[in-house]
Amino acid sequence: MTQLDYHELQTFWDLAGSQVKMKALEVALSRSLFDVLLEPCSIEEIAHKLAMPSTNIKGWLDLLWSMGCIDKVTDNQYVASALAKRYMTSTSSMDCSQALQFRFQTLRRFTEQFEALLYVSKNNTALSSAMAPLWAKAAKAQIFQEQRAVTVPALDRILGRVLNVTIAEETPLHFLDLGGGHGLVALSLARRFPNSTGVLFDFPETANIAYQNVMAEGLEHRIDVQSGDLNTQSPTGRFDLIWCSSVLHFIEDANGAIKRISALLKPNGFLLILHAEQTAEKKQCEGVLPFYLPMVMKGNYLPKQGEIAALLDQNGLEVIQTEDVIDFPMAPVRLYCGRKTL
Ligand SMILES: C[S@@+](CC[C@H](N)C(=O)[O-])C[C@H]1O[C@@H](n2cnc3c(N)ncnc32)[C@H](O)[C@@H]1O
Repeated sequence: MTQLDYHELQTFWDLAGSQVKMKALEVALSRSLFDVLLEPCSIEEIAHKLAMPSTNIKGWLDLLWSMGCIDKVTDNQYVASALAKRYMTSTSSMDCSQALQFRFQTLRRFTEQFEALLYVSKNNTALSSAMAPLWAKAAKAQIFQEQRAVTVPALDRILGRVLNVTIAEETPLHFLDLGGGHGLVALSLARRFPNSTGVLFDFPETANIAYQNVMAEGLEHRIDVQSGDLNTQSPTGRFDLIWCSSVLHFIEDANGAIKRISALLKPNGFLLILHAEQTAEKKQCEGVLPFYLPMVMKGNYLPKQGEIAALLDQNGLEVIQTEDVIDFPMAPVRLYCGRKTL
């Protein structure tokens, strides 16, 4: 039998179908289905545990099975897949349930505003200081989960294998985690470099949360948590390594911020900037725009290809490496590593 090619409209039919998949997963997460399915359960047991009639459960479970979230033990018995056990159960140290639900909700809210935003003639970034309390809430939930499950493993991979420059573990670094959120990146840097000290800088509300996390790990003597608005204030100190991931989107003058951050580097110090950017490549736009367009339409900053490299260069940094990082929260980012040459 000849295998027919997919119809060229299939991509767009799939888009319509993905709404149903999203809802099926969202309900599963909000009802903690994967916690229930840590052990194999029959349809009747699932219905009982979730206090639902068993009528339509099988279809829901089969859809989640087709999406890789559930395995079938028998035709009537299901268990969470290894992937769901890792990322979607409350007892897992990689749990991203809240982070995923947050992504679903925020992108849905954006789709409701999409058309209206096309008619706004000039987009003004919402005053970023007004966002501060929301960031603090995010730092406790989705930033925490994504830093733990995705960003910190990516940081380890970048420092261990991706970066062309090896920084010896015993180096007495002074590092800066700019817009550090929950604080797991700063904590991870402190552990990786046992002789290091560091600064985490964020809005006061978020810095408070990061400080509690640093205290809980007993590292307050090594990590100084500083607070302020990066639009007008800079961290205090001179640094060997600065980590700046997914922060510049929210800064009113990203160029000015890069200038101020670059000035904080010691000679030969490294600035690692990791942000989604918009390139001229169709595939790359497909990966980035669905997630970053909402911010762009509201006036936030999405660097264009090469823009960050040019800014590093203008500020006395030699761009020693650029790299696509595809294992970052939500969408691929581009890593720029600059070294201060002055
Ligand atoms: C998307 S989160 C990224 C967190 C962290 N860098 C990471 O990659 O996991 C953005 C962070 O930047 C912080 N931020 C945004 N605007 C800021 C500003 N004007 N001043 C200080 N921090 C800011 C937020 O509070 C939040 O913690």
